[in-house]
Amino acid sequence: MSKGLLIVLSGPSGVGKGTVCSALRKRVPELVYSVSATTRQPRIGEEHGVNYFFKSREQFLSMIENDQLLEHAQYVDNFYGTPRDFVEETINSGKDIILEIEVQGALKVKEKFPDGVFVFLLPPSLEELKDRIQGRGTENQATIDHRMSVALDEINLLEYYDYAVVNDQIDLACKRIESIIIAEHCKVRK
Ligand SMILES: Nc1nc2c(ncn2[C@@H]2O[C@H](COP(=O)(O)OP(=O)(O)O)[C@@H](O)[C@H]2O)c(=O)[nH]1
Ligand SMILES: Nc1ncnc2c1ncn2[C@@H]1O[C@H](COP(=O)(O)OP(=O)(O)O)[C@@H](O)[C@H]1O
Repeated sequence: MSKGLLIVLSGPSGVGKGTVCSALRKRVPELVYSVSATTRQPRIGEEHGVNYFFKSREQFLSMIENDQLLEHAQYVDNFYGTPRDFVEETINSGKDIILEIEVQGALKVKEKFPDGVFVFLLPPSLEELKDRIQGRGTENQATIDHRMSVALDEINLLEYYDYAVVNDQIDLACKRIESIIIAEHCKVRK
C-alpha cells in the first residue's frame, strides 16, 4: 500500500488557515487533520482534543523530552507542536493528513519529510491581513502588532514552499488546495 500524503498548510496568523482548513475538511472528509499541542490558553469555543491539546508548559516540555513531537516551535509567547505518532500512523495507513502550522515548524517538518507537500497561504494584501486579525477579535492590539511583524518575516520564507495559494475567497482557496492534492496523487502513482 502506498503511503498517504503529508500536507503542510502554513502562512501568517490571520490569513485564514483555520477557516480554509475546516472548509477543506468538509469538502474532503477523508483528509485527516493533525491536532497540535499548545501552551496557549483556549479561546472561547475551543475544545481540548478538537482544536488543540491544551498543555501546561511542564507537560509540553515533557512531550519534547520524550520525543513525542514531530516538530515544535515557539510562536509569539507560546509553544506549539505536532504529535508525532498520529502523523506517522496516518500516512503509514495510506491516508492523507494535513498539518496547519506556522513557518518555523513547517521548515522542520520539511527536513524530516522532504516528500511532504508544502503549501503557503497568502493574504490578498497586508492591509487585508491586518483587517482579518483585527476582525477576528481574539487578540489585543499589542499581540496583533507582534503577529503582523512576524507575518512579514514569515512571508519572506515563501520560497521554501512547493505551492503558494492566495486566500482571496474561501471556496476558491479550497479548490486550489484540492487541485494540488489531486495533482500530487497523480505524481505518486506515476
Ligand atoms: N510549529 C507549529 N505551529 C503550529 C502548530 N499548531 C498551530 N501552529 C501555528 O501557531 C500559530 C498560532 O496559532 P493560534 O494561536 O491558534 O492562532 P491562529 O492560528 O492565528 O488562530 C499559527 O500560525 C498556527 O498555524 C504546531 O503544531 N506546530
Ligand atoms: N477568504 C477570506 N475572506 C475574508 N475573511 C476571511 C477569509 N478567510 C478567513 N477569513 C477571516 O479571517 C479571520 C482569520 O482567519 P483564521 O482562519 O482564524 O486565520 P489563521 O488560522 O490563519 O490565523 C477570521 O475572522 C476569518 O473568518
